[in-house]
Parts: sequence; C-alpha cells; structure tokens
Amino acid sequence: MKPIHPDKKNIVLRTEDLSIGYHHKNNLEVIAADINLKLYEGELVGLVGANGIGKSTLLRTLSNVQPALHGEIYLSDKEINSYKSVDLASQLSIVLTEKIASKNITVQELVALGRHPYTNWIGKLTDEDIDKVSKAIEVTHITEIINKRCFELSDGQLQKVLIARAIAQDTPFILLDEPTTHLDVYHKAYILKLLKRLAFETQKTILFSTHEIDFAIQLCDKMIVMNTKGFEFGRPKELIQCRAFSSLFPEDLILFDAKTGSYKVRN
Ligand SMILES: Nc1ncnc2c1ncn2[C@@H]1O[C@H](COP(=O)(O)OP(=O)(O)OP(=O)(O)O)[C@@H](O)[C@H]1O
Repeated sequence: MKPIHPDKKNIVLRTEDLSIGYHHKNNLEVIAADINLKLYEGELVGLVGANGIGKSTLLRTLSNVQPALHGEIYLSDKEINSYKSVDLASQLSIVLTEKIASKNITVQELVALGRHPYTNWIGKLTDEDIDKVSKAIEVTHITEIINKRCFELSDGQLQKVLIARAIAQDTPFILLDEPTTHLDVYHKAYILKLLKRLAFETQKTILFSTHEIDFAIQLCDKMIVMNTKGFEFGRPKELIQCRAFSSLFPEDLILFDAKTGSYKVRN
C-alpha cells in the first residue's frame, strides 16, 4: 500500500484546550492542561513520560472512560460525549492492562467479543463478523492458540489476543495502555512492529502509552512527551532536536543520547 500524502489524510481525533485530572471533594487536581492534539488516520502515536505523570489519565479521558476537567474531544469530527455507547464502540477500541473478567473463555471467543458493537441482541455473528475475527487472528499471528482458554495464556500471548480483539472491533481509532508491559524484549519489538504495520496497512490511528522510549522513537510516526511543564507533540526526530527526551527525567542518573535515540547510564 502506498503512503497517503499527509495533507489528504483525515483527522481522527482532535482535542481543544483539554484539561485532564481528578475531583477531590472540593478540589480539582489538574494533571495536565491546554492539550491541543490532532491525530490523523494511519498514524502510530506513542505516549511517553515518567511514572505518575498522567499517561493513563490522558488515555482514559480520550476514550471517555473518565470525564475531562475542561475542553473538548472530537472523534471523527463529533464531540465524544454526544456518542451513544454502541456508536462509540464502533469508532474507538481500548486495550487496557486489565484482567479479563472470564478467563475461562477461549481465545477465539474473546476475539469474537470485539464484534459485539455490530451483532444483534443475541450476539449472532454474520459472515462479515466471522471474516473480521479470522483476519484479526491471522494478522496477530495467534492462529495456533485460538482454542486455548484465556487462563492458559502467557502474559505476552494474552496481550496479542487483546490486540486481536481490538482489531476485530475494526474501529478507526485504537488506544492501548502499555501494551508491552511484561513482554520480553523480542515480543516488545514484535507487538510495536505489529501496531506499526496495522496503522500503515489499515490506516487506523493507533495511540499507545509506553515506557519503551527507544523503541517508540524508532517506530512511531509521532510521539506525545508528557513532562512536569506540560507536553510536547511531534515527530520523534523533531522531539529529539528540541531536547524533549533530555528533560524527561532528572539527569543525575541517566542521559539521553540524541545520536542513538536512547538513554545511557551516567558513569
Ligand atoms: N482514580 C484516581 N483518583 C485520583 N488520582 C488518581 C487516580 N488515578 C491516578 N491518579 C493520580 O493521577 C496522576 C497520574 O496518574 P496516571 O496513572 O495517569 O500516570 P501514568 O503516567 O499512567 O503512570 P505510570 O507510568 O506509573 O503508569 C498520579 O499522581 C496518580 O496518583
């Protein structure tokens, strides 16, 4: 597939003056403010930042799991709060690091749950649903484990199955919270390359949070770097040039090496 010229791509997610955070009794805890983002179709976007900086809070707010403190979120040009939940599920899929409620179901059944927004009230799958489930299983390379029950899976296998469920859901926008936690270095790269391929081949917009900053720099089209002063958004090369990664952590222990795009421990 040929890459589409950026000017011809549609905006899938847009935020206007978004503030995220929490209500504590009479106080507001603002985690980040003035977030103005535009994510286009076909982009793989990595969200990075130190522990507790607000990555999960941002992902939960963008997926309408928790309310924004201020500002607007537009998904496919429609304000996110104005979607009925079944319509939102056809626009947006979320992969969280949550435990599966019923681990007794098979991999095939779990992936098929991704078709839930499109099935009738008894959940009967049409030929199109079955086709989408098969394709999701194929692209995530989980064919060999489809009959396993979810409690039998390793963390890495389960992670791939949850991604397959999101692919079967076939939404223009996919959000993933730390999809590579618990994976070995090979499978971290495998999952991130799979997301990259998906964004490119299916023109979906994929936003994921990660602590694998060096992999994200190598693979992402754009990145969001959250820090204590706010956030920076752009192509990895531009972010390296404006020293966004250098100021991410205190420099007493580790230093960002702009040449290799990775952190080095100070001697
Ligand atoms: N449900 C909650 N109620 C109140 N405060 C919360 C809640 N969840 C998270 N926070 C606070 O919001 C801030 C951001 O947390 P968040 O989980 O978004 O960070 P994160 O960047 O995803 O962290 P990590 O990399 O450690 O997963 C933290 O100070 C956290 O204590």
